[in-house]
Amino acid sequence: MAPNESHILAQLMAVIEDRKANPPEKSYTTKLFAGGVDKIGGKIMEEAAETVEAAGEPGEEGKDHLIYEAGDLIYHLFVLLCHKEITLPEVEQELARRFGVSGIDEKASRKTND
Ligand SMILES: N=c1c2ncn([C@@H]3O[C@H](COP(=O)(O)OP(=O)(O)OP(=O)(O)O)[C@@H](O)[C@H]3O)c2ncn1[C@@H]1O[C@H](COP(=O)(O)O)[C@@H](O)[C@H]1O
Repeated sequence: MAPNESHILAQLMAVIEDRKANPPEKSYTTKLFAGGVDKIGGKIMEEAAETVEAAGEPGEEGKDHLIYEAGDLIYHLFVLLCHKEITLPEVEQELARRFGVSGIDEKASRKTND
């Protein structure tokens, strides 16, 4: 199936879930699953550092590099979520719950409740 840019996150997660259910031998995702939280988490840390590093690079080239690294980071985060049997709708639900709530107000409410 051809990718649809407006649904690519859901399509990517569907491929990752399929790799987990039907693991092909020749698959990077399969290798990540086999390494568990240690392997996948290690890659997330690596890709997060590369993303932040790219954000410090100037110009169009820096922007392109940041987009590239963000793609790597999102892919590896999705593999970790799938490994822990968390679905994209569950994360979307959490984001929807927070939608419209200022992070500053949310932090202040946590301090009041302490
Ligand atoms: N979106 C991605 C994706 N983004 C990044 N990567 C891989 O993530 C790795 C990034 O890590 P590095 O840059 O450190 O490269 P590396 O040195 O090869 O990695 P390591 O061996 O050190 O783990 C590379 O191997 C990339 O190819 C991805 N691999 C797969 N996908 C998606 O997952 C689908 C299934 O992939 P397979 O499971 O491999 O068939 C693909 O069709 C894509 O849609």
